[in-house]
Amino acid sequence: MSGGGASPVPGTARTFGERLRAAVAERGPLVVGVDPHASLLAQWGLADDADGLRAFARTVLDACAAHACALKPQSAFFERHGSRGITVLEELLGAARERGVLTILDVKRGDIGSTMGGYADAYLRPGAPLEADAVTVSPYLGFGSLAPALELAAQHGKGVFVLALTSNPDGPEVQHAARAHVPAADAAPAKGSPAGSGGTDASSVARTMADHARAANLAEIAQAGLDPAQAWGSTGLVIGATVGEALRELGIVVAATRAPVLAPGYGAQGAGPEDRAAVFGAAADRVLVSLSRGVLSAGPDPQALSTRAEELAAAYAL
Ligand SMILES: O=c1ccn([C@@H]2O[C@H](COP(=O)(O)O)[C@@H](O)[C@H]2O)c(=O)[nH]1
Repeated sequence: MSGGGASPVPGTARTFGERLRAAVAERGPLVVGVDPHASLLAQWGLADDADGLRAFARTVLDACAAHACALKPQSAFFERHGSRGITVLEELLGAARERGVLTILDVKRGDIGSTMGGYADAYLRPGAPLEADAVTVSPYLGFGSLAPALELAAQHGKGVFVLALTSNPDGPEVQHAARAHVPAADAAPAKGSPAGSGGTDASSVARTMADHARAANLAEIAQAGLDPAQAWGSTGLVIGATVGEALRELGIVVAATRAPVLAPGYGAQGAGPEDRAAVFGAAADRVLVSLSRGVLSAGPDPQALSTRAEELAAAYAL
């Protein structure tokens, strides 16, 4: 399996980025979304309640763990069941952790820094009831507001995935918006501006997030003494596989960020295996292929679900 060079030894990597790189090298790029939609529970013959959630989550973990680098529970579908749903989410996160399966909790949190500290504590502190290996975060209050999450993640070998270019068609009205931008001295140049110019240029919100992720990852990689040509950072980006030419149009050089890319949009949202290289180019080896309904629609038979995950992992391998 192509992983962009020498792979870290599973179990010895310390940072989240390196733990994730090891998992991808071992089991491929598939991230299975645990999204217990009411319609899927019905399709699986399960009740739309906490017992139904529990059976659903356990079946997905058992059937898909061997074919996925991580599971991505979608918090919304657990939260809609209130405290009983959250209990099931806790159980799933704990069971995955016991089995050594990485979890990316898709909860898209973002708030002022002091409150962000609370969210970080809830999801990234070892021993927290909802401890995950990584969370999705929304930078709509500014990248700096995410600092408590990035700091706690760094302390404990956890990760964050920052929304940059989401897979939904409404995203561009915010994410493509231009802002006056003074690039960091080492940032990749915006499209049409000279490398290393360091001057003010127009940049999109999405590119600003990519620049921040790049700075965080290069600092982490240097501090950890990792090979900057191979290592993955722990500050990931969420970039939908449905974004078409947007990366090129916005001058976002994903390969330079060293960020793992959580890429939803495959399957039910229309993107396919061909979009891995077409959209992400030189960064395709760092793309995590996130599929929820595309996998889950094969259930509830565990063997059928496992086979679907295995087939998709093969179809999306580079
Ligand atoms: O830009 C984004 C960010 C997150 N998502 C989430 O991914 C899954 C997609 O589910 P599918 O069934 O594979 O379409 C879902 O949990 C979304 O909330 C996204 O789709 N796009």
